[in-house]
This record gives sequence, structure tokens and C-alpha cells, in this order.
Amino acid sequence: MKQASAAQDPSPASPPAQPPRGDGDPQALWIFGYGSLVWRPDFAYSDSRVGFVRGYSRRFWQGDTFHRGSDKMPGRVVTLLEDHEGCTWGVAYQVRDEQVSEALKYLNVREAELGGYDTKEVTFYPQDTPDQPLKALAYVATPQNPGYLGPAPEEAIATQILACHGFSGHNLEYLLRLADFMQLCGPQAQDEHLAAIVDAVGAMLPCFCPTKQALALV
Ligand SMILES: N[C@@H](CCC(=O)N[C@@H](CS)C(=O)NCC(=O)O)C(=O)O
Repeated sequence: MKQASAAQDPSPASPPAQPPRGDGDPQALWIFGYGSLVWRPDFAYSDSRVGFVRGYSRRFWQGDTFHRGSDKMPGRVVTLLEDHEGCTWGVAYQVRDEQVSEALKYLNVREAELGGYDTKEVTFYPQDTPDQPLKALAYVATPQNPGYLGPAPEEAIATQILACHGFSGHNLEYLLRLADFMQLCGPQAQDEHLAAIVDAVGAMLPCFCPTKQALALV
């Protein structure tokens, strides 16, 4: 996975081949976010929808040595795992006209060059109109990318998240912002993997936060 030195890289990763165009408008593209893109897209867009993709489960199986970790202490961020029974909630952003090239150029650096993600076409079901699905572009970290960490017990993932931080902030912030989003989606949006990691973090936090007695000793 390339680091911030990507800017010096004369051969930036090529932008996605013909990305899917949403709802028939040749100048519009939907981009599906299911991790940090849910709370920090950081590109201009014309519309957004909360909803889900079927056939994928979200997993904290991608290592991150830039945004939420370092070379010595890689953080963990999410990717999509193909899972016939899976359903992953997130946000789809519609970019139009000149927003399309700007968004793809920005995400190519943030997601592909710095994050190790590839692009993939997915079918997105808006929460309010699931009978009118949209084609969308998603950034997915496959097991072939050098930053991929793969499966681990949720307790081990929680420990790693508690210990890591990077250019964009602490890895715990990443986890809790995603958990906040899932709360907002309502009871029909479940993510057992995310919930198990949040629970494991909650069980360990007292070990990281001094008690009143311990504070009284300093
Ligand atoms: N591609 C997923 C995950 C994106 C993600 O979390 N990417 C990392 C790159 S390793 C990122 O942009 N992090 C910025 C941050 O942590 O604020 C999404 O659609 O949200």
C-alpha cells in the first residue's frame, strides 16, 4: 500500500474504467460509502441516499498505515467481503458533471493510492425506495492488496483499534463514527461484526481509563 509519498509517484493508479452511471443520466455517477466515506466524503456531490448493498458484509479486515495507523502500528479500517447472505448499510452520493472527475481524482488518491482500495460496481438500494435500486461505484480492499490484514477475533481487532492513530485521527474515532451512523439507520440496520468490536472496546476501555482511585494517586 502506497503512503503519502504517492504525490511523488509519477505513475498514479489509473482512475476506474468506465464507472457505472446512475439512473440513466450519462453525466451522473453514484458512489457508495460504507466506512469513512459515510461521515467524511470530502468531495462535492449533488445528492445522497442512506441505504444498503446486498451480497456483501462489512469487515474491519483492511490495514491502514496512513489515515488511522502507521507503518509500525497499522490501524484497521473496513472493506466489503462477498457474502451471499450479507447486507451492508452506508451512504450513496450522486456526483454530476464536473463533480464526477473531481470526485474520482480525489478518491483515487485517498482510497486507491493511500488506502489500497480497488473500485467495484455494486447495486445500491436506497432506504426510502428499495424497489428502485441504483448502480454505484464502491471502493473495496481485496485480499490481494498489500495492506490487507484479513480476519481476526473481534477482541484482537478492538485491541488494535484502541492502540492506533494516524494522519486522519484515532482508529477509535473511525469505529465510533461508523457505529453512530449505524444507530441513525435504525433497528433494521444490523452489523454484528461492528457491534461485537464496539462491545469489545467497551469492555477494555476501563483498562485504558484510570479509575478515580488511580487518579487520586497521581
Ligand atoms: N471504501 C470504504 C472505506 C473507506 C475508508 O475508510 N478509507 C480510508 C482509507 S484507508 C479513509 O479514507 N480513511 C479516512 C479517515 O479515516 O478519515 C468507504 O467507502 O467508506
